[in-house]
Amino acid sequence: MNADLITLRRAGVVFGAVPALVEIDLTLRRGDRLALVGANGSGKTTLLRRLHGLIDGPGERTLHLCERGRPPVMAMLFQRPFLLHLSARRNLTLALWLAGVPRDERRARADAALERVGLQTLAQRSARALSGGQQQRLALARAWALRPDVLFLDEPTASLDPSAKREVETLIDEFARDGVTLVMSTHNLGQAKRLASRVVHLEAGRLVVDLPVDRFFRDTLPPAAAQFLKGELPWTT
Ligand SMILES: Nc1ncnc2c1ncn2[C@@H]1O[C@H](COP(=O)(O)OP(=O)(O)OP(=O)(O)O)[C@@H](O)[C@H]1O
Repeated sequence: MNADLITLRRAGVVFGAVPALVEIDLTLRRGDRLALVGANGSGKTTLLRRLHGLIDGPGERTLHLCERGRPPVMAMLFQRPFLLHLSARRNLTLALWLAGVPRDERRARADAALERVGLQTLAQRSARALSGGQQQRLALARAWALRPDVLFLDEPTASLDPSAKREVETLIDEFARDGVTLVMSTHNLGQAKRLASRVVHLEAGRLVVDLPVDRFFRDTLPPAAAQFLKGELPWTT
């Protein structure tokens, strides 16, 4: 099985006349826990979306085939989950229906996913009536139910209190241990340290650092990345 999942070659994104990503070369490999860091507007979300294929642009994006010649299954988690005014379980069965999962499997997969994130007792509760942390766990359950090879996370804990943040981080860590490849954007370098194996630093749409996590925090980085690290570190808990 190919260890590479997605490759970008000189990939960009342009909004109107404004380049948001410029000539990115990056290969996502199975088992990566890739954190995208950088200042506001540096292109983290845009890179997540370009890797996922939600937006296109100049350059190349290659999806490498997994076993039995299928492309990698991908799921995305946003900072604020988009949930419908339906029960928690129905939000999951609907996502599984959209993904083409046969009717007789949906209920069991939804319930297994709810249990996976500790929400089995709230299966009937309206998703919109759940707390922020529970909603994010439900969104994680929805992603997990799709059995993704790659999970994209866009600042997954940015709007959560510390205890909900810990719960969500624990689940993300467990998913990675189960074999899900992660790509997450984060402003929280502490989170990158806790969850990531590899860190990419973006600056004005360009990839300026791509290092294993221990080297990112140890090596001498290019000046802008070093400055970013210095500025962010007091706020990393
Ligand atoms: N839909 C859009 N239309 C126009 N410009 C956009 C759009 N989305 C992003 N941009 C611009 O692209 C650049 C990169 O934005 P992006 O959201 O990827 O940055 P980011 O690093 O994720 O920022 P933040 O940390 O604030 O979330 C910014 O200049 C932003 O204003």
